[in-house]
Amino acid sequence: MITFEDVVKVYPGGSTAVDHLSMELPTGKMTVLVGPSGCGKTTSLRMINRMVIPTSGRILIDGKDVSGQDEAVLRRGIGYVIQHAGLFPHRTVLDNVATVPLLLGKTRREARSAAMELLERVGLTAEFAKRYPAQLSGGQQQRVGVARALAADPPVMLMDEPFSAVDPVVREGLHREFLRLQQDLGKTIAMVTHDIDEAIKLGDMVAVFRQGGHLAQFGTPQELLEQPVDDFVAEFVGRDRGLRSLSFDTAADLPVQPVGSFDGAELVLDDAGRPLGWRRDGGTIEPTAGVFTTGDSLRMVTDLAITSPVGAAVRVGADGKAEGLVRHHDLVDFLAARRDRRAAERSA
Ligand SMILES: Nc1ncnc2c1ncn2[C@@H]1O[C@H](COP(=O)(O)OP(=O)(O)OP(=O)(O)O)[C@@H](O)[C@H]1O
Repeated sequence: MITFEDVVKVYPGGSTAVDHLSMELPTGKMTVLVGPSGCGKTTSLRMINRMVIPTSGRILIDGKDVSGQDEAVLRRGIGYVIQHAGLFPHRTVLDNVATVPLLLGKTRREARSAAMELLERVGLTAEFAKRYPAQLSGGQQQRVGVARALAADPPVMLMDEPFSAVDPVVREGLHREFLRLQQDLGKTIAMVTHDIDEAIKLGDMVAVFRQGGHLAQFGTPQELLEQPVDDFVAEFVGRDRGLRSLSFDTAADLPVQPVGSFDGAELVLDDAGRPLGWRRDGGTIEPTAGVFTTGDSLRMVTDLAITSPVGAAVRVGADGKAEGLVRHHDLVDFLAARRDRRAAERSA
């Protein structure tokens, strides 16, 4: 766990970059620091590995104050990834990644084989190993940056806008790969971004900062979307937060109506009971029976119900057989009841 205890940073010249910050970043989870430009995210991140020294307050990693630790030892346990990867331009990709294992006392051969393994882990094939950073795309360079940060197998990783220098499509791919990697590795990660969508997607916890280095809210993505503490956070997380919050709940508890006719249309099934589509008045089958399983998100079910020609989504089992229908007005009732239940739980 990384703990900020009433941390203040005032830079020479008088501007307060971080103002009485207290928060706990859980072990093995990813915490994303997000907020508008200049609100103290990078300063907070850099105080963890002592690249910036707090004016007052303490930062502890697993209960140990970082200020009392040898800088070199501290940083060996903390991987650091920055925008544009920050690779050594005159070293090959392989040597960029092998540098850290070499510093840690491995032989050249061991270091290179460890580096090769890491490159594979981040999705780069052997052909990239001999290239120089300039011969890679931005997304590939970022992957090398992540591999290099992982090379010392540090329990903690700091990432400063690691995905912002690449285009949205590449970023999407990097997000997916990174989430998969983190699922395996379970590092304690602090990541900075100015992109709230990225924060909501990647963060187990999200810290929203506001101007002046104040922490506006610290919570799970779902908490931010459903219970923003004030107008600033509500505005920052965006207007469609209600709909987006539905991504975090599955359809497991969503009641279904029996399969049958609905709104003058009939759900047509094949011989095995799998939905083929909707048919009106004995006409042709419209092959748009939007189907979901109990593991899918409420957001997906809502979207299916809205886009269905009859306003209903079809739940199927693992075998593809139709189990029941959810009409969009059932969904509205369900969501209203869920909201009331949660409000009651909060006030209890
Ligand atoms: N070395 C420095 N000396 C003086 N002031 C600084 C220094 N570094 C940052 N600041 C100021 O501290 C405040 C917080 O900066 P910081 O880089 O932590 O913000 P940020 O939220 O990461 O911003 P961005 O999203 O633009 O990177 C800003 O007002 C910035 O101008």
